[in-house]
Amino acid sequence: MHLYTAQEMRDLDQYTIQEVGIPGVVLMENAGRMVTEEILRRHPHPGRAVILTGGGNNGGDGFVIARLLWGAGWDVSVWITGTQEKMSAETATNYHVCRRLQLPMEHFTSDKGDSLSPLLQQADVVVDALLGTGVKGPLRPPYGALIERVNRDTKGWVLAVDTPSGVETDNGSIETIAIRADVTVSLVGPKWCHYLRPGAEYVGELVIADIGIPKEVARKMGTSARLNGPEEWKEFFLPRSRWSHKGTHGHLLVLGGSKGMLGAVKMSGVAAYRTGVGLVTLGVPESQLTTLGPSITEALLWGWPEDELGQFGNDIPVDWRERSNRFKAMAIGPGLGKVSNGQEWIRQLLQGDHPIVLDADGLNLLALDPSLLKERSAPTILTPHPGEMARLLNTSVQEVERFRPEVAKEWAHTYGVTVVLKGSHTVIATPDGRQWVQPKASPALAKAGSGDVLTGIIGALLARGWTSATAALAGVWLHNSAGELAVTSSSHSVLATDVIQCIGDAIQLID
Ligand SMILES: NC(=O)C1=CN([C@@H]2O[C@H](COP(=O)(O)OP(=O)(O)OC[C@H]3O[C@@H](n4cnc5c(N)ncnc54)[C@H](O)[C@@H]3O)[C@@H](O)[C@H]2O)[C@@H](O)CC1
Ligand SMILES: [K+]
Repeated sequence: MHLYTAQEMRDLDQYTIQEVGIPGVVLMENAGRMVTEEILRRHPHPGRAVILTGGGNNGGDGFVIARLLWGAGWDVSVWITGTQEKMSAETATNYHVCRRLQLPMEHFTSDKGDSLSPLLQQADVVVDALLGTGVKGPLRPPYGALIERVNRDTKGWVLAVDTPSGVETDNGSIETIAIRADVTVSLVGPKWCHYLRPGAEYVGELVIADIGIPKEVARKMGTSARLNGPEEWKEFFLPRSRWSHKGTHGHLLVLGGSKGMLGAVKMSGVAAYRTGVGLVTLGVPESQLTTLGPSITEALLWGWPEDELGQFGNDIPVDWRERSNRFKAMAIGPGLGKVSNGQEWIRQLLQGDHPIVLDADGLNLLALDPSLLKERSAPTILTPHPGEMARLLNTSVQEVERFRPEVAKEWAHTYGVTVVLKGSHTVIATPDGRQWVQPKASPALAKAGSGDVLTGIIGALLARGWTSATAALAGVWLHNSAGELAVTSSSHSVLATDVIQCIGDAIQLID
């Protein structure tokens, strides 16, 4: 599914009106009707609605909603912000219709706040049709005062048309204040701000409304970003052939599991098996083999050179070259810990042509010299959380969080890698400039071990021969779905190992 910026939305809108010939007033009618249907679905009996309209086309949608609710027997009260002279032709048309029908309408000014408050308190629904994708810069008066009152006095629920007013469409920032919506009905498709904080926290439940722009037209116009879902990659998830054998499904080497962190490498390995890989080898510091061995049945184990502290390092195994071609892909990082002579260690591993997924301490080693990535031609996926991304960029977590899409895109492009920037919502960026957002974010995944599971899933898909883009996308989706399925009682109680158990059920959900 397409994910829109304000400009992409405007371009599609203009193209549909000017080139396809569907009049703007028809699109506005459709938008208003879809939002009204959503209100009536939630509140089928006539109730009380306060409709707040701004001076742009978002406000125009509000006039349509007012008329339709009024027609359905609702008690409506329309509060107008913005002047009639500046209304677009479509908005003015709908404003005049409301006038002729003698709907109760008032112009909101700060001194009228006290007359609005009782209406907000009595309303079953408050419709925010103040500002949509056309908002620019800090809110001008009286929007701030109005929004403050809505957030304070509303007792029923608030529905935002397209975006909660006060939220910047492209980056989710809020300069002053924003409407706290219970439901946001986004027209045509989702917008970036629905997934970027702080704006995303004001969206409530997100509903997408089709306003009659032909799908072919939307596809032709396209967007630079999309939402992650099975339709992006499911064609690669082929049924397991009865003629296949373990070698058909790839061999993954997972490097990690230093002293005290063996659980991490084990979880990655089991998650990889659950994702369908044929064979997993766990490479751990030599002294850890005796501890790890009895606790995992299916994986092959390989003891790696270690220093006097029992950490990886100093060198990679002498028979690395000869053994490395058995593996189809590598996952480096789960429970890796510190690596002595780490920069040289990671350099040698990155030099090869294995597809690699790097996580956790693997990323911290990479942070010593990220330019190593530029010499690689094989697929590479980085799965940093914001803290690891900040370390790679030598910046703060706050900066990373503020510019999530930009950071992921820039890194993917500069270093020719696929970046999976974790967090709500995970952003995936590929070297060719494409981006995806993971629309669902299971809170059950916010727990130790969760990243190791994701690394294992992605590693498995790389070992099965998937491209880095498809492996990252499918991996993130399967991980989240397994996280959701793992919640049998409370999302507080889910363990990373529960998530692993649910990978098979998540695969079953791919339609
Ligand atoms: N994209 C589409 O295909 C369609 C879009 N429609 C609606 O049109 C909206 C976009 O319409 P517009 O482009 O007219 O934009 P908006 O209605 O979102 O905002 C423009 C209005 O807000 C004012 N404004 C902008 N920044 C402000 C600020 N910081 N403080 C105070 N006032 C500010 C402008 O002066 C103008 O009056 C969408 O969000 C959607 O609701 C629908 O009518 C149907 C079709
Ligand atoms: K709005």
